[in-house]
Order: sequence, then structure tokens, then C-alpha cells
Amino acid sequence: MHRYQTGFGNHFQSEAVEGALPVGRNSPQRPAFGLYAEQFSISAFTMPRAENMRSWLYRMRPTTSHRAFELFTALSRFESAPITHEPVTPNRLRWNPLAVPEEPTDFVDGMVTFGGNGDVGTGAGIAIHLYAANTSMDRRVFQSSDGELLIVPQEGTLHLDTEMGRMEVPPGYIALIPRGMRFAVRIGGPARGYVCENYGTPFRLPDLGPIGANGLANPRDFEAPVAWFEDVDEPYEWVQKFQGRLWSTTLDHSPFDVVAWHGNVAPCRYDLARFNTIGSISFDHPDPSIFTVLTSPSEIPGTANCDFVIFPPRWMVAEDTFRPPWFHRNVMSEFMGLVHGEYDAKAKQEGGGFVPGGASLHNQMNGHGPDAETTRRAMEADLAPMKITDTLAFMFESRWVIRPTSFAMTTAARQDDYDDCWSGFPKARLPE
Ligand SMILES: O=C(O)Cc1cc(O)ccc1O
Ligand SMILES: [Fe+2]
Repeated sequence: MHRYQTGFGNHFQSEAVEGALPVGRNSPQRPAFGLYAEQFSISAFTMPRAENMRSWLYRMRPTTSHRAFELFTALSRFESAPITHEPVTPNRLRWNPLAVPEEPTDFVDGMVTFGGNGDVGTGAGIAIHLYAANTSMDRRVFQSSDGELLIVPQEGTLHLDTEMGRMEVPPGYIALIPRGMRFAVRIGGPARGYVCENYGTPFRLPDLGPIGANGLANPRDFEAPVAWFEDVDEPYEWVQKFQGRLWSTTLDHSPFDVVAWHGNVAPCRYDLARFNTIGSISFDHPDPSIFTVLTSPSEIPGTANCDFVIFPPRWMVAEDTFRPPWFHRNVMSEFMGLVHGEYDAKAKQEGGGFVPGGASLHNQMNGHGPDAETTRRAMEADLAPMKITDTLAFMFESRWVIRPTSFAMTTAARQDDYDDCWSGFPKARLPE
């Protein structure tokens, strides 16, 4: 339906009306048709060229023309770091999916923060939100000035209208919305999913090292929209998340009035089925970093502010190998979600377990891994090549402890018996 331009971080250009995009300069004295030029910067002007990110937007009115924002207090579940709930538990946590609300609830109203780290004020760390919605954003747009949004739909296709164009994002896809970009989410039914709000360095493709020039998420499979605008002179509510609080103002027109744009900042979507999954063809279960789709680096090399990692369908062929994820204590903290199917570290469990729409959190240095049933099966398995099918789990992995919110700690969706999945392991028997 919508048209897209392909590539990740390309210098794109697009015009919805022929002649709207200036040629050969960014800010002509009089842009075509009386449009206004606006630079949209998500890196400092002086960042090295390879990391410099900005686009030029040509819009019907300057963004500046609006009344003052007023503090919006209704949405207390939409939180930001620092998350202050004390004490931060070292316990492994797992949650059932959020129920889709019965009251009309849009994407912004339906956002519930489960945890976060770092600080919106210093621009480091992430927040992890889950959304459950049943209504489209109507004459309402949202922007997070606090971070970029990585959206992982689990149920229901999202129709994202953004200042730079429109995208359709069904479950199995992800979307990236740049920091500060205004967008609206339209849905045709119940919608549920996960959001990583990244306060730090924007997500980028990971280096490939010895993998070579190709593999994992290939740049050409990312899709950015083409320019699109609506000429609507009616009230629009504009909700802005700024330093952890929600602010709102009303425009007398649609903010989707960008007629043309060019640059290397743009929203995009990516079909996770395009991920070129690489794994062991000899022995041993590789570290899950081999499944990194996108990474937000921190200032310590190889130690991400956030890695976005997926566990898609794949062949398992490793010989003499315990094939599921191994037992693990990690300096990095791991938040997981499940889009569909079963995860290979957790056996299906009557009335609970790790289910689509649910989530788990294994924080710094705390042991986790396959449950007892998965372990028993994997140790007894006939190691013929086998394909793991119908599954899509993912992880937001961060160098900082992901501090759960009060909501996450107290919600009835939290499984208070999670530890039990690791009980009943037979003890090793040493020689007499
Ligand atoms: O389930 C997890 O905890 C994520 C994970 C997966 C894997 O294949 C190896 C290590 C790891 O932490
Ligand atoms: Fe892990």
C-alpha cells in the first residue's frame, strides 16, 4: 500500500509534490510554494561525519507556531529513568501478557513502563514499555524528545503516520522512530507490543567482524517511507514526552505537513523474517550476540547501551552440544519478549510460562537459562538436525541494570512462581 525507500541510514530524498524539494541547497531564500525549511538534527552538528545525523524538512508551516505545552498528568504508567522503585530486586522476573483494555485506549494511553536504566537527563540508558491498545490515535500525535523508539508489535498491525511518511508495521516487523519525530498510531483492532525507548546513541547495524560484508540484518531490507502530508486545518493534540513527563498542546492544523524531505534521519521498518540468522555448524551454542539486529553503542567498546537481539526460526545442527541457551550469569542485563510461538529455553507450561505478549527480566549477574524440563529434554535429545519453527523471541540487552517500575513489581501479571521453573534438577553424581 505505502511506498518505501530501501536502506539503513542512507541519504534519502523524497517529495510528495513535484518541485517541492530544493535542488543543490538546503535552505533557499524562498523554498518552492512558500514551504518552510527546517533542519531536524539528532546528532550534534560536530559529530564525525559517519555518525552525523540530520534531515531537512520542507513544511507548510514552521513547527515553531504553537502555544505553550502544559503538563499532562493523567498517564502515570508511562515512566522514565531514573526509575526510583527501591530496592531493586536481584530476582528473576516474568510477566503474563497485559490484557487489552476494554475502555477506548490508544497507543499513548496504553503504554506501561516495565523498567529502565540510565537517565533521560544525561541521555544514557533505555526504558522498556509494553503497550496494549484498542483505539487509533485520533487527531493526536506523540513525540518523545527523550529518546528514539524501537517498536516491536506482538499483536495487531500498526499504521504509523509520521512527519516523514507512513508505514505499515505488522507483528514480525519492527519500527524505529527517531528521537523527537511526531507520529500517530492507527490500529484496526486490538494491538499489543513492546517499545524500547533509547535515550542513548541511536540504534545502528552492528559491525560484522569476521562474518564479513554480508549477513544478519542487511541494510537494504530496511524501509523508510516516502514523503507524505495532509492538508488539514483542524485541531490536533500534540503530546510530547520531555524529561520523563508528558506535556501537551493543541495545534490548529495537522503537524503532518512535510511535503518533501532529504537526509539520513528517517523512521524505518524492518521485516525480521529478512534477518540472515547465522549459527553453529559444528558444536556449542554460540553467544546470542550472533543474533543482534541493531545496537546502540555506549562509550565502552562492545558494551552496548542496548542491543536488540532476536531468536528467529533456525536450524539446529550442532553435534555433541547442549542446544538450548546455556545456564548463564551475565554482567549485561536482559529483558525478553515473545512475539509468537515458544522460546527454546522455556518449555510450554500449563497456565503460565513464557508466552507471546509476556516478558521476562534477568538482571546483572543473576543466574538464568533453560528450565528443568527443557534441560532434561535437551540432554536426552537425539541430536539429528532439527528446525526450530514458528517462533520469534527477542531481547533488549543493556550494560546497566534494568530497574523494574513499581507497576512491574506489583502487577497481577507478574508470575510470582517464576523461580519454580528451575526446581527439580537432579544433582550430579560423582564417582565414589
Ligand atoms: O534466554 C536468554 O537468557 C538469552 C540468551 C539466549 C542464548 O541463546 C544464549 C544466552 C542468552 O542469555
Ligand atoms: Fe541470558
